[in-house]
Amino acid sequence: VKRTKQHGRQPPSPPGLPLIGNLHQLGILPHRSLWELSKKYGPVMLVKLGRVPTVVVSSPETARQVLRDHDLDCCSRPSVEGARKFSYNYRDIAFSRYDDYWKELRKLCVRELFSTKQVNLIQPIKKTEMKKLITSITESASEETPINLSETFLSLNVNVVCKASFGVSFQGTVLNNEKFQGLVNEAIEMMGSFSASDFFPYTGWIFDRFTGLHARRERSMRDLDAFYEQMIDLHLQKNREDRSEDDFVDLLLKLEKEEAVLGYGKLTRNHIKAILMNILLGGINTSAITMTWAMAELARNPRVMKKVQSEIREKIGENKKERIISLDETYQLNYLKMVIKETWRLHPVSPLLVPREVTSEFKINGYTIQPKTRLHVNTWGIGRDPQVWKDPEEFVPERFMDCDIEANGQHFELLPFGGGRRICPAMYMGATTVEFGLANLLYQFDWKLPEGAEVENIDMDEAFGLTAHKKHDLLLVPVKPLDL
Ligand code: HEM
Repeated sequence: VKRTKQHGRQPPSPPGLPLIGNLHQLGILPHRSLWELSKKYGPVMLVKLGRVPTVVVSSPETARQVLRDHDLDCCSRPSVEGARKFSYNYRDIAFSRYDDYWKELRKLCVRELFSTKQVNLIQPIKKTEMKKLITSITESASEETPINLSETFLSLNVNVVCKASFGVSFQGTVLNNEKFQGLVNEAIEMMGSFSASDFFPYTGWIFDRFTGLHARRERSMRDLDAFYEQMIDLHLQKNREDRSEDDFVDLLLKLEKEEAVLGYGKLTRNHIKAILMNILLGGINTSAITMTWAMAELARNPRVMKKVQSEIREKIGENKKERIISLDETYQLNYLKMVIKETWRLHPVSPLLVPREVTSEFKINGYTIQPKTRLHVNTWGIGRDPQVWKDPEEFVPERFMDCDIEANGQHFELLPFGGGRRICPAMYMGATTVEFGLANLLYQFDWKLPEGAEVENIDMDEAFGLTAHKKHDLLLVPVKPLDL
């Protein structure tokens, strides 16, 4: 262990190479490589990513020290090239530094968009979209054709988020569904991709141009920007007949017009677009990814699939043609909630959480953490640690039966929404979207594998970006049960 008078005791580090440090050890799925390294170097590990010192914590105890005990010392965000572009220069919530602007903006969004009251207000929209989806799946069921569930969940959430937050119907904008899905996936990959510019501040941009990353980012950003512009134009048009009440975009535009001050300055059009970017990318994909992983695990574990469906059908009762389970009814679905927690344990949407930046020195397990250090919590590793979980690779929702672990940031064994001041502000919105969506689709349909596919062969490959989604689309065949 290195010790210098000035810096105290530094966390253990795997040996690195000159200049690139440990960058070559990250691989294509950094959360997995870092988890392997932490088995050797411990739950507080210092890696050098190019020139950037990065601490990775990988146990519930060290995550508690970061997210609870020293939250205030490390709840800022680093400047990250991918995020800079997509956040209109860090003007959003997710990548903004820890400052008054972030505090005020987050408060505004929680009040106007993420609160329980607001979430309950959008239930009718969710119900309508779910009804449409069930009708379309019923058609596929009668023809026994497989459905691409990854796409289905994404477009369900796109429709809900666009209507609920932006007050517009997604159809009829510059983007069609197919293009949109590609765009969202691309943007998320770009935001998360470890970019050379981040690790080699003066020369990295050369690599990024060479690898094409720069051009991909520019393209993706241009398309999203056009989408926001169009949406804002729609809101600015007078005499719109399709809406009676102001929505969140109207509220932001009103604040812009009034030259409202948030933290350090006036709210501008770029601030608005950055906020919309968070809602769009944060709001749609996260829940869709969780739902896709849950269905993939259920398809792989027929025992659990059967049990969760029995619970839903017994508790909700008879299915009168296309009856939608409401959010109020999902509170009684305890086993479903365990299935979702188990999905988050094995497939956290953001396996390394969003990177934090240390602003004042503190200690974890006696090791000194310096200001400007980048910090990751490896929630993926924590979820698979045999010291925390029995048979960690097995999908067993019952493990949550007699334990009080909740996914609310208070229990450091399970952190799908992160924790501390930066915890996902839309936790309730995200969790209810997942519960509502899965409850209804499992109630209405049985799901079987496409012809020729075997349970043992369902692939569970991950693709890494800022989020870890299922790499290959999930295809399942819906079956309308006879007794429903
Ligand atoms: C199942 C659904 C969701 C999951 C699993 C999830 C997960 C997360 C995670 C892990 C973080 C980072 C926390 C940290 O750094 O400690 C986060 C932050 C964030 N999420 Fe979510 N999220 C979900 C739904 C949503 C939704 C629906 C929205 C918006 C409509 C949203 C907006 C945000 C924003 C704005 C942040 C940044 C917070 C900050 O830095 O202050 N999320 N989310």
